[in-house]
Amino acid sequence: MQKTPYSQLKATGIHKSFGHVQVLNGIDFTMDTSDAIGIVGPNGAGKSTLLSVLSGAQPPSKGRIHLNDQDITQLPARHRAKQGLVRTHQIPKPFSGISVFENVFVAAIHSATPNRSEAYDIALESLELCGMMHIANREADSIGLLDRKRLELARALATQPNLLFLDEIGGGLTDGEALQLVDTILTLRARGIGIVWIEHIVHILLRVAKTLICMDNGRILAQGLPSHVMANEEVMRAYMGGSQHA
Ligand SMILES: Nc1ncnc2c1ncn2[C@@H]1O[C@H](COP(=O)(O)OP(=O)(O)OP(=O)(O)O)[C@@H](O)[C@H]1O
Repeated sequence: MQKTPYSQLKATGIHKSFGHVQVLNGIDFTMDTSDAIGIVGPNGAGKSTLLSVLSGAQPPSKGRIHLNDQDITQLPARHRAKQGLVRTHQIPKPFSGISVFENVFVAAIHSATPNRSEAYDIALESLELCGMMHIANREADSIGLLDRKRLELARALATQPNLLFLDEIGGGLTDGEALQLVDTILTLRARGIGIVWIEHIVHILLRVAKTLICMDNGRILAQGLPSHVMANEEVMRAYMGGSQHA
C-alpha cells in the first residue's frame, strides 16, 4: 500500500511564533522515515506545533524541512500527504451522516489513488488492518471513542502513508483501550509505516517508540533511548516544573 520509499526527514533550525509568543525555539530533528519516535513533554512544550510544522499544517517562522534532498518547507499538508507524510488529530472528526466504510473510502479517493475501484480495495484493506470490518456499515457518528480513534488511523492509512504523525491518539482512552490501540499501531508498524507519536501516557507510548524525544519551552531537551531520556536530569526537572502526566 505504500508509495515510493524514501529515507530521511530532516528539520533544521525550526522556529515558530504566534504574534509575540515564541512556541518553537530552534528545533533540529532528523529521523529515518521508517522509525518509531515518541514525543513527550509538559503541557505547552510545543509538541503539537512541531507536528503541525512537520506535517505541513503550519509553516515554520524560520528553518527548513527536507524529505531526503527535497526542501518541503513550503509544501502544504495535502501535498505532503501525497508524499506519504500524514497526520492524525487529537480529536477525531469523522464525516457524520455516512458510514465507517464511506469515511475511509473518501480518504482513499483523495489520496494519490488513480481510480475508484483501487480506492475501494484500499479502504477495505485499511479497515481490515485496523480491525474495523465488523463495523464498516455502522454510521460513523454511532461508534465509541476507541473505534473513532481506530477510524482516524484507518482514514490516515487509506491515504497510503509512509510516515504517520499521531497527535495524542490515546487521549481519553482507558489503559485497556489504549493497549488495544497500540496493537493496531503495531500492525501498521509491521507494514513498515514510520510513526511520530505525541502521547502523555508514556508507558503506552513506549510499547511502540524506540526513540524518545522530550521537549520543553519549544526546545528538544533530550533525544535517544527512552530509558536514557527519562533518566535525563533536565527532563526530570521539566516534568517536576510542568504538568506531570507520565
Ligand atoms: N495558533 C496559536 N496561536 C497562539 N498560540 C498558540 C497557537 N497554537 C499553539 N499556541 C501556543 O503554543 C504553546 C505550545 O502549544 P502546543 O499545543 O504546541 O503544546 P503541546 O506541547 O502540544 O501542549 P499539550 O501537551 O498541552 O497539548 C502553547 O502555549 C499554546 O497556547
